[in-house]
Amino acid sequence: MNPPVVALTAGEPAGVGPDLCIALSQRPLPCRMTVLGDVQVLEARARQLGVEVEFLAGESVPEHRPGALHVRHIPAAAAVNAGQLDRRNSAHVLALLDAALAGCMGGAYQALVTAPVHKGVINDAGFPFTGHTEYLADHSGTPRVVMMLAGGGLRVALATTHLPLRAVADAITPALLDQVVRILAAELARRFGLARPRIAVAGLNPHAGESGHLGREEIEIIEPALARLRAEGFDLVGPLPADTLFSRIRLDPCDAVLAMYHDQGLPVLKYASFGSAVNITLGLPFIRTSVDHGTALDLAGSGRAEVGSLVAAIAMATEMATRDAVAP
Ligand SMILES: NC(=O)C1=CN([C@@H]2O[C@H](COP(=O)(O)OP(=O)(O)OC[C@H]3O[C@@H](n4cnc5c(N)ncnc54)[C@H](O)[C@@H]3O)[C@@H](O)[C@H]2O)C=CC1
Ligand SMILES: NCC(=O)COP(=O)(O)O
Repeated sequence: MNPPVVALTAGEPAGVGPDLCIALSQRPLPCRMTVLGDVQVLEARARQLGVEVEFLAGESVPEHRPGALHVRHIPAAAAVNAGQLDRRNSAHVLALLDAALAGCMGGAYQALVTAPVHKGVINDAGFPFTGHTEYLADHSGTPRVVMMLAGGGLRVALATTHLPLRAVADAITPALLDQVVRILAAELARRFGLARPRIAVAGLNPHAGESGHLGREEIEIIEPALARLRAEGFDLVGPLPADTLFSRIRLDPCDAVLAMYHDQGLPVLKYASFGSAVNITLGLPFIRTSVDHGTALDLAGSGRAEVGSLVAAIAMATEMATRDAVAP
């Protein structure tokens, strides 16, 4: 069986995405890989880093070999300087995602791995954009997906993703929790071999609301939603106070944590595993993984960007695609 083809979007061209693509070109990979990006930007970054790369093009993606990089050229709009954002290149960043998404939906690619984008500059350019997660869901016609990061022995999924904190409480509804838990449990079974995963669910408020004295969302929304799901057989623990949930005694018996919002769950996971964790979008009609870090503009072109998280993201995407090929 041929190794699966993974599409890697190079992300924000002024960030570390191109550096990481160059670093990958020097390693063996478990998949065939094509980088969606501007080949001139990649050539320039390779020169800046002092790395020799043979750039390959063409419709079919060959076996990967260290020293070479297959690139699907999608031109940037403006000259790229490492570390300096230019909003004129935001349409290019989105074009990389559009091309990758079309390739995944059409079957040319068996998985998508994304290098980081800069959400702020995309918005500055006039494109509403909160994250890959939401963009890929919208553009593939998927009404609900779940962001989950895995690393350091933890799996942390989020009920809400890129929302201002002020909007989070209103977004936590019984319907949302119902959909998120179903996707999370189904994907843990399908992609991680956990037939009936035990999920620890965090409360929203300090001390999970302290019996209603510190907020009523646990009593009025989260508990009833979990009770209905438990009656169907889902193995759910909580809602638990988020501070004590992230302790070994609570985590060890569980397969995953469901946090209510981005900064409730991700700081813990990143503290445990920054640099080697993987971000997975659950519930898309194709496989998508990503790095655990952002554009690191301070490191672009310096040779100091670590490639560990991207290597882990590619390994996980390849493993998932290989499993899908055997048992779709
Ligand atoms: N998957 C994605 O597209 C993500 C994009 N971002 C975006 O990245 C931008 C910058 O975000 P920040 O919060 O500053 O996070 P960041 O991850 O870019 O930087 C935080 C710190 O980690 C370091 N760092 C990041 N990646 C590294 C690597 N590969 N090797 C060594 N050190 C590394 C940086 O130098 C910096 O000191 C934001 O616009 C944000 O939206 C953030 C997270 C994920
Ligand atoms: N902190 C993780 C993150 O923001 C990743 O977002 P996305 O671009 O993968 O949706």
